[in-house]
Amino acid sequence: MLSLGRSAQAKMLLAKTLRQWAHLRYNFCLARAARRLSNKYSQIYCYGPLLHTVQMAKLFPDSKTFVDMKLKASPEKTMELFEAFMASTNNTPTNDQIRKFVDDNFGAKGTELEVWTPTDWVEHPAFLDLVNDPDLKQWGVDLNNIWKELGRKMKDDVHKNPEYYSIIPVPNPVIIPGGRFIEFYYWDSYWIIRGLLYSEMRDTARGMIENFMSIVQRIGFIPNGGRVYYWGRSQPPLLAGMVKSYVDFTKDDRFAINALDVLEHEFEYFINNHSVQAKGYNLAVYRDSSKGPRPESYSEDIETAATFNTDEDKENHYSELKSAAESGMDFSSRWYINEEGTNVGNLSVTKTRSIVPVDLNSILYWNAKIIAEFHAKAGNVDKMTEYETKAQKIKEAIQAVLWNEEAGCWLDYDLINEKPRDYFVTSNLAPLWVKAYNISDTDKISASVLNYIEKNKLDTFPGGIPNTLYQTGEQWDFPNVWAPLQYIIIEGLDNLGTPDAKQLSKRWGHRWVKSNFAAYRDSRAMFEKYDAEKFGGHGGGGEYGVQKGFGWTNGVIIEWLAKYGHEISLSNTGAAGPSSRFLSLLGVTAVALIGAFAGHLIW
Ligand SMILES: OC[C@H]1O[C@H](O[C@H]2O[C@H](CO)[C@@H](O)[C@H](O)[C@H]2O)[C@H](O)[C@@H](O)[C@@H]1O
Repeated sequence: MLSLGRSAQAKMLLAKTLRQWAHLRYNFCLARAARRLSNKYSQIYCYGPLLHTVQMAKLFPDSKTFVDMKLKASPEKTMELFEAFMASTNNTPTNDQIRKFVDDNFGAKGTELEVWTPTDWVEHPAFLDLVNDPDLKQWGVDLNNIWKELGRKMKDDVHKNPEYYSIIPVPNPVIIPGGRFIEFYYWDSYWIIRGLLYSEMRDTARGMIENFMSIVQRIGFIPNGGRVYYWGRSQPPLLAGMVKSYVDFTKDDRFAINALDVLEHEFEYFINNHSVQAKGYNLAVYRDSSKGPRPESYSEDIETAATFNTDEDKENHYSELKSAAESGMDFSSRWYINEEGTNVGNLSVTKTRSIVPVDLNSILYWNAKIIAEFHAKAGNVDKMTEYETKAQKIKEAIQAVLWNEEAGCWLDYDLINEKPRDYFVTSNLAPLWVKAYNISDTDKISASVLNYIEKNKLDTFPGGIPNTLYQTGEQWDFPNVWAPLQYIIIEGLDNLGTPDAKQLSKRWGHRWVKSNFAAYRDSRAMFEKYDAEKFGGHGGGGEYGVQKGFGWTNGVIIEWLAKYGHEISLSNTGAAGPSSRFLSLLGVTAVALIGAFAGHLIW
């Protein structure tokens, strides 16, 4: 190690003191901001009699509509008017009276945002030159154009009168997922930001990251999405991954170093608020910290809670549902634990808080690694070592608790029955993506994981890898396929680096691009989720209809057009044929090919 001169040491000490002081100041401001946030808006948009009365009247086909509407008067005045309204109707207003109350006191939803054409949008980003097939190239042009449809900017009034809106004010414009999701979402933004970077829209990408950093500074953590009613839950913590993506693209090390306080704060927030003990190791679970049903799906939650008799049991059920929403996989048999300790059942056996998830712990490992890497860039050797140590501890816990030798893969862990959950879910492969395993075990892990894939027949689905193999009607179950999880698995296999894993990764990557293209060619739309059983088919199920737009889907495709565009041809089947390992599945593949022909394309 280099020996430092006195002035360098003094500089480092000063930098450290400034960082510690900034941390203290943060904590103070954050607590104040969080208190303000929960007091001011909560009685209208988060819980309480007004929310209950309006949402239980089911005035709108989508429960999210009401909580996205603007107030016409201040929250205090609105509450006064509501109390007078309830008194005048003997506390039993009819639906027509409630509708009138809403019409009189709330404006249309989504009026806080205006469509925004990103100022850094370019007509011909370089990734298009990497795409050979003319139809795929034109699709790339179309996708690049869609950024302009998904750009949103907050109107000035939001900054002047934030308490009139449920939107969380942020300084910079954003790219939204689309459809009913008219505000930013936390984990969606990771894939959106990567797509923007490939589209050369660095300012927009940086602006979105800075928004998230400002939210951590104001609220203490990043909520699920850009609305105050998401205040009790986050989503998979990918801010560090976003900053790393930006820095890898731009080589702007200063940006990485300046982000360190916020990244450390977010990491510590997750560790402090989500920790559990499993087999004597510290790991994290998804865990919401608010009371009551989800405001944006209020009557839905009240209905599924009807099977519980006590207020305490109902409250616990709401927490399990909101914790599932924090995972991003709302809802799924992944979170079911029934009396027998299996995943069979329905939403009422959702036990998210008692399941140690492979993905969250892998992402936290990655956060610690990224923070260590950025400290190394800053020359903060002690801090770098501190975060390397934290990362190693998480990795050891993942290996001890979540790796399952018999299954040959990582599995979520059931804290109630103290046993691994041997059910396929895409997130079981998340450690591959962030390399949360001992690199010296690569060959062994590769053989085990490829065997696990074969055992679960994951290569037999023409439309992509389903999120689970159990069909419940919930949107994060079979047969739905989601772009972010395809990305995690396919990039994970690529990272693993063995020839078989790389070959499968490429073939699945090509297939995803072609299947998304088939859906686009047939419907001119990009979807939130797709159908594993149908090449080019979109997904469904859950509590709302399939959405179009769609931020993370477009981000993944743009990145993979850049990655595979030189070698994918829509008229050529040979680009990434199956490995010998998968030839045993030839019979099933033949069925898939017939399906593909029916969809006019061969994957
Ligand atoms: O309103 C129902 C739920 O909607 C959101 O979840 C889904 O969309 C998000 C945006 O694309 C996505 O991040 C999430 O993974 C999807 O399941 C929302 O995030 C949930 O909290 C909400 O209950």
